[in-house]
Amino acid sequence: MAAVDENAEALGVSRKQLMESSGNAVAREVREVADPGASVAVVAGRGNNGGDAFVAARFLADHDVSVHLLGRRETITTAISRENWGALAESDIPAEEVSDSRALDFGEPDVLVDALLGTGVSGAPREPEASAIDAINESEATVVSVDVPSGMDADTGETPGAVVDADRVVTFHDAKPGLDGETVTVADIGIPEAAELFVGPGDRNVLGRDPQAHKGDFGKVTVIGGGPYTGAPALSAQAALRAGADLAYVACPEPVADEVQGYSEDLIVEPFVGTRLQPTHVETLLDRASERDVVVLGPGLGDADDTLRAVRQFLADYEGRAVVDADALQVVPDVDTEATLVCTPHQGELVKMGGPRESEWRDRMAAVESFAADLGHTILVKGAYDIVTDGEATRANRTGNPGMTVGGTGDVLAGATGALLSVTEPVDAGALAAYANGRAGDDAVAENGYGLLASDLLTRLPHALYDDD
Ligand SMILES: NC(=O)C1=CN([C@@H]2O[C@H](COP(=O)(O)OP(=O)(O)OC[C@H]3O[C@@H](n4cnc5c(N)ncnc54)[C@H](O)[C@@H]3O)[C@@H](O)[C@H]2O)[C@@H](O)CC1
Ligand SMILES: [K+]
Repeated sequence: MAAVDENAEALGVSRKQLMESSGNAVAREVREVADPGASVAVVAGRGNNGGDAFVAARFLADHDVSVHLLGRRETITTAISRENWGALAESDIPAEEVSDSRALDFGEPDVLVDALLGTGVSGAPREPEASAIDAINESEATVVSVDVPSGMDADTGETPGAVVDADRVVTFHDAKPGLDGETVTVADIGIPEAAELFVGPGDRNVLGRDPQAHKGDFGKVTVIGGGPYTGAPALSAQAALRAGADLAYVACPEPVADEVQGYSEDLIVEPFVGTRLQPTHVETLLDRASERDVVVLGPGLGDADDTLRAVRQFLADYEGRAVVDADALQVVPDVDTEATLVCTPHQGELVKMGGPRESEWRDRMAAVESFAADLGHTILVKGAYDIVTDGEATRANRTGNPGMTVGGTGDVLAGATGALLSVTEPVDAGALAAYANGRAGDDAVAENGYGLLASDLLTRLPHALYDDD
């Protein structure tokens, strides 16, 4: 929800607007259960759940409303909620701060609005909230809970401690689990569909960095590539580093090893004999891969018969995480593997894999989703709108521009996906890599115009993935 929220903000719908809509929805619900003039007591906590209720109070001028904040105004946790508390002070609505739940006296109202705890709760309610919940439950009033009955975990529906016994719940945007017996209203609060459908800056929240981290915690990525092409594996491995991986290795044929190393001293090159990947290399590569977090298989490998045979053997015995790109993709549909794969085809490669041809992007989303479900792997289809799906969760990405049709941008994407796959789940890795790759391309074009090189994306990846703006 926090990610969707941030994406909405980036699309021009601010957090404050969402709170206004939420509060308005709560007020509408109260008007349904209580006629004008009825008494309404709002019991609010210090988070945004309480903030929603401060807004609701402003929309209930026809009712006899009082607001009871459990805590002092200085302890309200968010700026927006504090501003809405401030707005109450400018109205003639009686609003009191109560630090001790024993001092909480809301009388015998017709309606109680429960806004103590929402999706921000963790664990069983502590004091003074727990006693306040008991007090609400002892009241004869009709209880309207904001978002979830206070004390209920919004993700699981579990109630590890005291929980409000609600008559009605006004929940926002999406239904929540664990609600039955109450009358539930799912209120549309104006979050644009695009905030959920398209990858946005909020999705980056899964990429935390622990200050205590050690070298290697953010991924060791091996790119198996090169042969006919040398730039591709070097771009992928450098992209893995720029996307946050700690170590990037390139396993490539001996004759191209110097060239690959020549692109960057940051890469650890592990050559194998011969001019291209062959079945005899597979055992050693599997050994090394078992010490790494993710393998990126494909960039620059070519499609010689014995190379594709080697790819097939590798995947059949590999049990870790891998990004499969370029010529290696055609092997995936007929290989039986325990590995967790993120496949990164463009439209033509997808068709070669037996995937759908739909051209309209929404139709393609649905078709690729069911293809991924059949395949049993995550797919990231590159295009004007990238589609990322594991057969259940499906996202689209619309960063990027026509300048990115230049060679090598797919290698950068595969490497970035590899880095992110070592720290997040497959769909998130694909979605974020597509977003960052496209944004890096947009930044490059904004600075220099068209004529960008794939290598221009590399230094722009960190900003696209990790900067706040
Ligand atoms: N997109 C969104 O995320 C939206 C959220 N909205 C509202 O914002 C709410 C979430 O707000 P917040 O994240 O501020 O969180 P909450 O308002 O749910 O509660 C956070 C407060 O409770 C405290 N707390 C946490 N666990 C506790 C426990 N076990 N015992 C006692 N206190 C505890 C925290 O320290 C914090 O002060 C939602 O439920 C909803 O009502 C709405 O404004 C609409 C949009
Ligand atoms: K609540």
